[in-house]
Amino acid sequence: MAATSRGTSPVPPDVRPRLTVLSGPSGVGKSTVVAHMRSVHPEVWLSVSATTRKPRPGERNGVHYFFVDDEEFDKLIANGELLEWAEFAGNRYGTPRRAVLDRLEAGEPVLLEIDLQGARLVRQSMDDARLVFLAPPSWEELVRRLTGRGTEAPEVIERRLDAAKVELAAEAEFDTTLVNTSVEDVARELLALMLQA
Ligand SMILES: Nc1nc2c(ncn2[C@@H]2O[C@H](COP(=O)(O)OP(=O)(O)O)[C@@H](O)[C@H]2O)c(=O)[nH]1
Ligand SMILES: Nc1ncnc2c1ncn2[C@@H]1O[C@H](COP(=O)(O)OP(=O)(O)O)[C@@H](O)[C@H]1O
Repeated sequence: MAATSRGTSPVPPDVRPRLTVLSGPSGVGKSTVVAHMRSVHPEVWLSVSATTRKPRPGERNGVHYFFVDDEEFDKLIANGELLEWAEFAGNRYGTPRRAVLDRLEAGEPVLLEIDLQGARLVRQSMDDARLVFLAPPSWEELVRRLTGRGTEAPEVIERRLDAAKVELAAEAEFDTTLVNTSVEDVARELLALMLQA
């Protein structure tokens, strides 16, 4: 088969990687959808990001995130260990590069759950990444979910809702939108997209 150009992608041209990016406003249900998909299909690989955010109750280091301090995050950037990173609502988040590239080189589907800025960066460097936007059924429902989760202080919720307005306005930049009405339905649709050639 003829090799195709992948622009600046670090992936060798003879590999057909399938990278799916899931983005959407805070509180829309990204983590819930991904957790459900993985409970049904534990073989699906999800990148674990590094973050300077403090763990929420129940979050485990190396499972939900690699929780690092500012100095460690600076080092990850300086050493080129992040595929992309962004600041979101006062904390930094980044995707460890090596693990993602290893999976892609092995031809396995890879899922990143990252913010809009990260999705844009991935689009620039990996031209066949599939960008999926998770949308709330309504603005009121988004506010209800984010507030109802009960994990953020009111001022943090305000910051996240401000960011949500920007994220919702960028929906058209994505390849596909899934509306998170039913977690089970969305998880099924997301997996189907990930497995599409
Ligand atoms: N760019 C980027 N964004 C990330 C990464 N990991 C998580 N995020 C995003 O950072 C935002 C905040 O994440 P988090 O604090 O866990 O809150 P939650 O997603 O609302 O539960 C969300 O939009 C995540 O998708 C990453 O590695 N890179
Ligand atoms: N389809 C849904 N219907 C009702 N509530 C939902 C749905 N999906 C997620 N939630 C709830 O919304 C809140 C935010 O979900 P979460 O997965 O933490 O969002 P995100 O990861 O996008 O910030 C949680 O309390 C979760 O239980």
